[in-house]
Amino acid sequence: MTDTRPVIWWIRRDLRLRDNPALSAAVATGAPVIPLYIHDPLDEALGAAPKFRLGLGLARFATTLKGVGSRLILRRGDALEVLEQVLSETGAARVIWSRAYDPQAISRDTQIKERLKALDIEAKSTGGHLLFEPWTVATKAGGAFKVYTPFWKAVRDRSVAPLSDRPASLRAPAAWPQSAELETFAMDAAMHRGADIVAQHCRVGEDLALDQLDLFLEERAATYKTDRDFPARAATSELSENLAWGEISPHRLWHRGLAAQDAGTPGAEHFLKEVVWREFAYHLMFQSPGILTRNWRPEWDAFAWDETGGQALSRWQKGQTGYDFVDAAMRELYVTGKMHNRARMITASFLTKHLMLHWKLGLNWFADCLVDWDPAANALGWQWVAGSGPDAAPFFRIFNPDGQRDKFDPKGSYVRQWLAEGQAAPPQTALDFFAAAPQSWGLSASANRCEPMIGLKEGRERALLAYENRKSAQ
Ligand SMILES: Cc1cc2nc3c(=O)[nH]c(=O)nc-3n(C[C@H](O)[C@H](O)[C@H](O)COP(=O)(O)OP(=O)(O)OC[C@H]3O[C@@H](n4cnc5c(N)ncnc54)[C@H](O)[C@@H]3O)c2cc1C
Repeated sequence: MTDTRPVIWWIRRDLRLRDNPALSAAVATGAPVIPLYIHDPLDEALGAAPKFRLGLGLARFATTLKGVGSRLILRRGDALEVLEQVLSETGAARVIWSRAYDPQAISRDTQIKERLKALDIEAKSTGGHLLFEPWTVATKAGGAFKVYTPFWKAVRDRSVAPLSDRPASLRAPAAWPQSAELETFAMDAAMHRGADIVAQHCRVGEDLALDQLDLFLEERAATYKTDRDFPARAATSELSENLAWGEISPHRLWHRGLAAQDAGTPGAEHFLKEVVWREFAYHLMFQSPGILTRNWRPEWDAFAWDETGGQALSRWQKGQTGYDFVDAAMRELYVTGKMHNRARMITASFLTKHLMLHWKLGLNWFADCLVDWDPAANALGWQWVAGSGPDAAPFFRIFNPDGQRDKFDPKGSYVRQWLAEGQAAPPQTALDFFAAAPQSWGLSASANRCEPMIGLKEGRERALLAYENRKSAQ
């Protein structure tokens, strides 16, 4: 006989109905399903833009759930306490969720699983956020991968869970538990003047994510490999924000990418490889959680990075370094909550090498500003550029931001899109930066362009000297 006691589907980073193993497992019980989001201390601690974007995603997902006869129940508080309350209010017998892989979430979830089991409640966690569970990929010697290419070779031919369609409807419980109002979580509170501007650049929800994947495969995949490094070209999938909040599954990108590859689309394999960089980032974070907070290569602890930041950090954050490519990128970040991958590399290199500021300062700023913030990809990206990470770019390869501008933005389109100063009729995107920036920054579009904060040769030589000193100290 079917159990009529409801099942709680604890929603975290899986705001989707398709390809969702946690939801499928909940539906498979045959019991009424209670979709529950808990605004717990881990989500309270998110940076301004990720928290804001999560709020947009939750609002959209509440509407999506109505479309299948269900509801999104919202609660705030310690996750275990809330789960216990909702279990007792509803008489639910099971809790199912999709796994997270960062150390704080793992510790929370492990504790919750133990406690629920002790209460005789079935607690089940599923995959769904990743193509391959991090512990299932190992070197021939049984260890963790530290280099991307062997990781790619180890996974590229593995089978990936098939796609599943959205359920036609979700069985509702006889009585719904109470829900908080999303507005009471004030998830936009730290955005100040930027909220409405950033929102215009967000692509929120499963339906739009699926449309975007179609668009990418139809119009961009063929030239992805050659065009993906040019920030003014619409060449990449722009799906990172949807992947971050689980509005689309990596499985869908994988299967559709494989189909495109089989159909002879030139850029498809390269796209699959990028999707696997995300997997590699999670593999590393799971195997070495310290990658989030400290140098992955301990020899970098001896490097003379400035951890205080001060004026130099502030100028970098505000897009006031005096270098066009760096400033355009920092303003793109502030206005859209996103930044092109090439620009992420250049801004990170400028911070960690020319300015010799610690990568953690940059990582934290990105964690505050990115709507696609992902703990694993952000940490790997920063440590890769800084030279302190696994499979990292050598430190002595220092990007020249002007050279990069000439190579990857030869017509200056990207720079014009984001830098208003000096333009007779700046585009709205460039002006929006001044509308979004806090008034306390004291910036004006009609001001003169600032002078470079450090000479490129001087910054490069200082960084290389510090690098030599670090090596000789060992
Ligand atoms: C310093 C730095 C910080 C970064 N921080 C983040 C972050 O917080 N969140 C984030 O999603 N990505 C981050 N990246 C990786 C990358 O810049 C973005 O994933 C990419 O720009 C997203 O654009 P897209 O969706 O159009 O990517 P596409 O080129 O279309 O790639 C498809 C997907 O593959 C994955 N991917 C692509 N490149 C990478 C990469 N280098 N590392 C890991 N996954 C990748 C992403 O999920 C992406 O959506 C960072 C990179 C650097 C250098």
